[in-house]
Amino acid sequence: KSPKEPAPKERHEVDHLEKPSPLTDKERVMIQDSWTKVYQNCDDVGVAILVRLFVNFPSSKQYFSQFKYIEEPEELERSAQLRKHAHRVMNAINTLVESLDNSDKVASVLKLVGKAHALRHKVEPVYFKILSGVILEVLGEEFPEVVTAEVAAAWTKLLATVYCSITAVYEEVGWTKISTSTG
Ligand code: HEM
Repeated sequence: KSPKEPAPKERHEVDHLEKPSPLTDKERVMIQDSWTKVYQNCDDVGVAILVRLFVNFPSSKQYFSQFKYIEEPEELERSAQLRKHAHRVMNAINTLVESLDNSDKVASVLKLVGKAHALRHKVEPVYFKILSGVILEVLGEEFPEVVTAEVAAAWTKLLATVYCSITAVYEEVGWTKISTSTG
């Protein structure tokens, strides 16, 4: 190993567009162990993630009728529609994490989520990528002891896999504007 190897840069971006390799057993265990801690605080963490998404990427609010014009973080935090979506996102992640060794289950959850967001909510898929970055950022900040560099790398891989599956579902249902920027 080269002694001059640069320190890994801190990355909060899920920018691999290619499907990553499957999770190793070790990565699965790291994700499941760290998630136990996160999920104990699922309401607070979920709301923190979504508030961060909507504050840092305001265009992502456009899909939410009840708070698309709200800017104050405190007010966003109180929004029932935001809190409900936070809960749903955390529950879906919980199901994925619990089902990491059941690829059929993972595929069926992501298919439902992808279809609903493409067809019903008409959400640009790039927001799933943005949300993945925000999830990594908030988990790293809120659980620094749990989310070590190795654990963060495992989560990055899982979230990249999720994003790839979601975009695949979008293509399947005929979404054509797969864009990689918020425009
Ligand atoms: C891991 C990522 C996500 C998961 C697991 C997730 C999950 C869900 C679920 C379970 C629902 C309710 C069922 C339904 O209406 O289909 C929902 C609704 C919705 N989602 Fe997501 N979602 C995710 C990401 C996003 C993103 C990135 C956006 C947009 C920026 C978004 C926008 C919406 C909207 C607008 C609704 C309807 C809200 C309402 O009717 O109050 N979702 N989501």
